[in-house]
Amino acid sequence: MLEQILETKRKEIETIILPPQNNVKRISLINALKHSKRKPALIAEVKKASPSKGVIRPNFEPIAIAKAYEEAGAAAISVLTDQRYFEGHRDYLIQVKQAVQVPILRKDFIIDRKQIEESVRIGADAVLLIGEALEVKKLYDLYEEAYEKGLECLVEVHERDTLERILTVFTPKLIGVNNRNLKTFQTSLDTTKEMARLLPKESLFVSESGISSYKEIQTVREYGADAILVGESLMKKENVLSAVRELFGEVNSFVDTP
Ligand SMILES: O=P(O)(O)OC[C@@H](O)[C@@H](O)c1c[nH]c2ccccc12
Repeated sequence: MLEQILETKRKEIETIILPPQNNVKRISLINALKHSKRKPALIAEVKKASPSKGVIRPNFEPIAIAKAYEEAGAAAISVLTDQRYFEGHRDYLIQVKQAVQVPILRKDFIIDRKQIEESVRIGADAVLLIGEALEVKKLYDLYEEAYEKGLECLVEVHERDTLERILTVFTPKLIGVNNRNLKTFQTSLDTTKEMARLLPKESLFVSESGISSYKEIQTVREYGADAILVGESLMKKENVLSAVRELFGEVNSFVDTP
């Protein structure tokens, strides 16, 4: 699946027309995660569909969703911009960035410098770089390019090998462990557990995907996650504001009175 997505991306890159620079104030994702009141900090994702689940949220209003996430105390918002597989759009990111004060992560398959420039122009604060999608040298190149242009990077890994290869070249400031295997789409929090002990202690650590309950939040927190990235389980709920509070164990839908 990942290979197929990357193949589509390679073709798309040539067709990208760079939009004009959107006037924005850039905010640090890393700072926002570090100073979050919620622990672990929440990166809440704006995602209409995914290759594994199809359409998750038919009634998709990115601005309203983002505002609700912000109100619910999300430290940052992740916006899917891939059109083909996730029904996202770069315009959603432009709109969301203008509607909230928290930093925005561009969630896409970045494989070329042109996409970094595009991310700068649409107003992203950070971009995702996927370890399994890039050779280490290329990944480092894009990482440097992003930082030079004022963007931070979330470096995502799923496999131990990938992480080890990256760490021989550089230490990303922000590392995401994807609990989802992009080949099989299965998620397991054991991935977070196993990768945690290999992570450099100076890197901030995000556990990504497959988190849908308060118990799971506590589990990944015990494993050492500083932040979590959650999409589907929030997107499935009509009211995302209360969905966030429920996820963090703050509201009981039913309280049994004796
Ligand atoms: O919807 P979930 O299971 O809560 O996962 C969110 C996020 O981690 C997931 O969307 C994701 C993680 N890495 C990616 C890379 C590309 C696209 C999407 C992703």
